[in-house]
Amino acid sequence: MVIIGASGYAGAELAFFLNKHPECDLVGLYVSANSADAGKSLSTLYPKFRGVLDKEIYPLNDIEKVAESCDVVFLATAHEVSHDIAPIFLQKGVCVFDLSGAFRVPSTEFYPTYYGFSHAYPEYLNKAVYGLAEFAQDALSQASLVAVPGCYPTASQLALKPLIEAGLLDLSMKPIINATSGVSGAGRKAALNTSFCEVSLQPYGVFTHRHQPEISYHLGTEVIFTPHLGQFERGILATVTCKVNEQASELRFREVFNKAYGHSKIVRLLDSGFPSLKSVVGLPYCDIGFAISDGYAIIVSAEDNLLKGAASQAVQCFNLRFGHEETLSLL
Ligand SMILES: NC(=O)C1=CN([C@@H]2O[C@H](COP(=O)(O)OP(=O)(O)OC[C@H]3O[C@@H](n4cnc5c(N)ncnc54)[C@H](OP(=O)(O)O)[C@@H]3O)[C@@H](O)[C@H]2O)C=CC1
Ligand SMILES: CC(=O)N[C@@H](CCC(=O)OP(=O)(O)O)C(=O)O
Repeated sequence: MVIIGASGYAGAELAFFLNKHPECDLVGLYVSANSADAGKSLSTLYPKFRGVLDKEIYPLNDIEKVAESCDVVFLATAHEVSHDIAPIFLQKGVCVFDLSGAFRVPSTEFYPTYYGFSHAYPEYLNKAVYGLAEFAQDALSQASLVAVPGCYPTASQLALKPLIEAGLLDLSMKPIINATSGVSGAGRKAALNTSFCEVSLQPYGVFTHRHQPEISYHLGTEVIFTPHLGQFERGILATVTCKVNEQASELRFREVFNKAYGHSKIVRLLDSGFPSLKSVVGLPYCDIGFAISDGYAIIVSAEDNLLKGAASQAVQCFNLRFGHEETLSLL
């Protein structure tokens, strides 16, 4: 098994889980061919891994050779990079877990508009399994390419999907999702607009963020999604406002959420009140709380963007794909 993009924020978290996974043999950590980090150990970049993950990071010079050296690859790379290299691994029979958005929405038209590139692999787009783990267990068991959902889409869909499927929402009003992410959501590369002194709680991508159509497509209903960037390192808190129909009640909501997540060790429904980031940061959970009043519901979900929003969800998908206990190495 190898990780491409192992020096990045999501890749390093993945490396931590896969390195201690009893069913994994993590043989290679890779970065781009000309990366300044090639040749360093992961623990040099992330001192918290000292003595735990001292493995060297290699430059990805010969992708074909790397593809021949493994049976599973995790791509923790930018969308364009995953788009270009996933097919090379797939053609060699390697099972691909892609953390990027390159294979999440099976429509080639979506990519030029929301990702700024034309998609060259419609056959893989159609084959990819969307790895929202709690809802994809059967499909994952046969998957050769898993498109792990984005961080905002995971928090948003876990809050809404059971309620929509149970018919408890009045979708004549689009669900409205306001979500705030920590700065690690933007990745490790230095950029002025994500540097500490520049970030100040603010919405961005209003009406245009690529996660709006990703969420709408996979929920099967339109939503309004507004992301915000907050001045903290990790975590996403999504507050979802929606109109409910006559069958909705606190009891019905609880029944529906318990049916969806009662068996899950990862998605935790709160008995009362609302989740906060401090209960999920550094952990693979998504916590959910809700309230209903006067025909409307507010559902709040919280997760670590780098874990349930990326790396730990990818490992959950890997476990389900290969028949391991879903939370192996995560809890
Ligand atoms: N951060 C988050 O909260 C989330 C991220 N994601 C997705 O996960 C992916 C990774 O995100 P994140 O960890 O934040 O990104 P980072 O920018 O932190 O890391 C990107 C990694 O990819 C490497 N890389 C860049 N170009 C190449 C290349 N051509 N070949 C091989 N490796 C390359 C980088 O190293 P180097 O440049 O030195 O080569 C680095 O290791 C992205 O697609 C992102 O959208 C998904 C959900 C949440
Ligand atoms: C804070 C921040 O910048 N967040 C990222 C989303 C990170 C994520 O979910 O990744 P995907 O791009 O893989 O979907 C953004 O809004 O672009």
